[in-house]
Amino acid sequence: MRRVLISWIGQRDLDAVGDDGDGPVLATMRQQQPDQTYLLFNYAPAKVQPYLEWLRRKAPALANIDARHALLRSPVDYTDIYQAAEALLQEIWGLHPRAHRSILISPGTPAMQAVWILLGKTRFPAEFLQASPQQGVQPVHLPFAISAEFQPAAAAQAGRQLRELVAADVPETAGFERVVTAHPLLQDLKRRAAALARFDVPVLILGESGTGKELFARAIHNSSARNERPFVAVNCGAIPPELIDSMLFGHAKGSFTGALRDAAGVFEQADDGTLFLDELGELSAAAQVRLLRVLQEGRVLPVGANKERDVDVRLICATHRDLQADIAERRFREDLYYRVAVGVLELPPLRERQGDVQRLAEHFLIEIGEQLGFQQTLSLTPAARNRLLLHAWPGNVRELRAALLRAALWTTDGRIDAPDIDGALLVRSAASDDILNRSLGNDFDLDALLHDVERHYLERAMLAAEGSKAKASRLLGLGSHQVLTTRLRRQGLDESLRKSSRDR
Ligand SMILES: Nc1ncnc2c1ncn2[C@@H]1O[C@H](COP(=O)(O)OP(=O)(O)OP(=O)(O)O)[C@@H](O)[C@H]1O
Repeated sequence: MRRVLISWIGQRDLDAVGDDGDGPVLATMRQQQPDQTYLLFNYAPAKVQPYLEWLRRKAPALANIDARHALLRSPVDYTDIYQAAEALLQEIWGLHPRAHRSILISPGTPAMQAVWILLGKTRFPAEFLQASPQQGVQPVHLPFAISAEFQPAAAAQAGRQLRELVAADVPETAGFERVVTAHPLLQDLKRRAAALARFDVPVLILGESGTGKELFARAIHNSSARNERPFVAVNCGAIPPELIDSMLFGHAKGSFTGALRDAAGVFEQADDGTLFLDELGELSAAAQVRLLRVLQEGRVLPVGANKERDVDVRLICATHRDLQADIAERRFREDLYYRVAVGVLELPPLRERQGDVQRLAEHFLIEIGEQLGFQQTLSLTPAARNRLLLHAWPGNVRELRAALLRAALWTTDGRIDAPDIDGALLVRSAASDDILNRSLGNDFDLDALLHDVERHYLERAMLAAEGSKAKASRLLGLGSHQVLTTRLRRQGLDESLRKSSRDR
């Protein structure tokens, strides 16, 4: 088997010229006898040239050396180091797909070592070596896996594009063309939202987390007459109750400890533009009253100020809560509801949008492939596609995109297979083990829990089987589709599933 050795050139290597010692790279070459050695360096080429000549003289039998200058902003710049190392490994893996590949991690800065470990434990599996005058050359055992869960976080340290990709939620310029869907209901919602965008009315967007509420809100703003003015998004659920007033309406200098200067609230920041209040249902009763007043009067009174200010904002609100139920239980004000819910868009969860997992996956694979700089187009094996179709996507489109990103980081040849998807979904399945860890006592209801579990799997199977009971029974391991029918009826699902497949 061909042996390939990979390393940075470090100061101890350069210092070895004219010394008695070999330096880490030469010592490792002597011990490993590689057929080909790839070296990266960030010193000036003139400084490295004498070293390379010395190296070739010292080990003529191993002189198959490919040394590359990596232009780094600094030897501790993770982005540049990651890009240089990743490009080299990608090329080596293409050139020597079956070689025994070792990475010598000793030379270079800690940042360089970290990047070798990150890449060598994930996309480019390799043996790690270290070399020191005291211990000689030794393999390094790193007895842990960088699991899918940690990978995007670790990789985000390096590579601006990758960082943006992991973090990117809704692009500022998003229009309706960014809303990707194959489902007639969502296509219709896009048309209705585009029509609403032309009128200056408040819009309420309902839907589970990750279904695209903010994407719709941005698209409405960007296609409205206010598109040259600010779009300000606020997550009401994330603001501590004691700060909500000052966040929404602003405050005057000295109005509370820490109010060092006058500050505009989001209503003023969004003046003439659009204010997106996400998680509206989380607002406290007191905050709801004050919000209602502002909407009625078109004026805000900053905390501690004595003069109101006029504001002209278009309000788009969103929530994953059932506001009608909250109104019935007096958790949400009915008068506020009618103020904000002039245009209402209800985004269905991904599991109910037949065809969308496939359509969105194709879209995200192109986007991720381009942004991560994959040479070849990312693709899914049939088994991987099946895994995606069988998953329930409780985190909706956001979860799908994140899972594909994790799976893409895993592949070496651009083909995403079922185990890559399983790895990328690990985080979620660990979280859903929660069902086994409910606290017993007071509210615990075993029958209700089992009922929910059964319902969850019946719905998933029927969706995955596209309404075919025979196929769904096989997926569920039920003996016959009559057994399935009985269970569907007991759950009150038979009619609703039949109806939704007729609607499609
Ligand atoms: N139909 C779609 N086409 C393309 N991208 C989508 C679609 N729906 C959602 N996304 C993407 O999925 C991610 C989550 O969407 P978004 O933030 O709009 O969801 P949300 O409903 O506002 O979530 P939350 O309630 O958690 O704030 C974003 O990156 C968004 O761009």
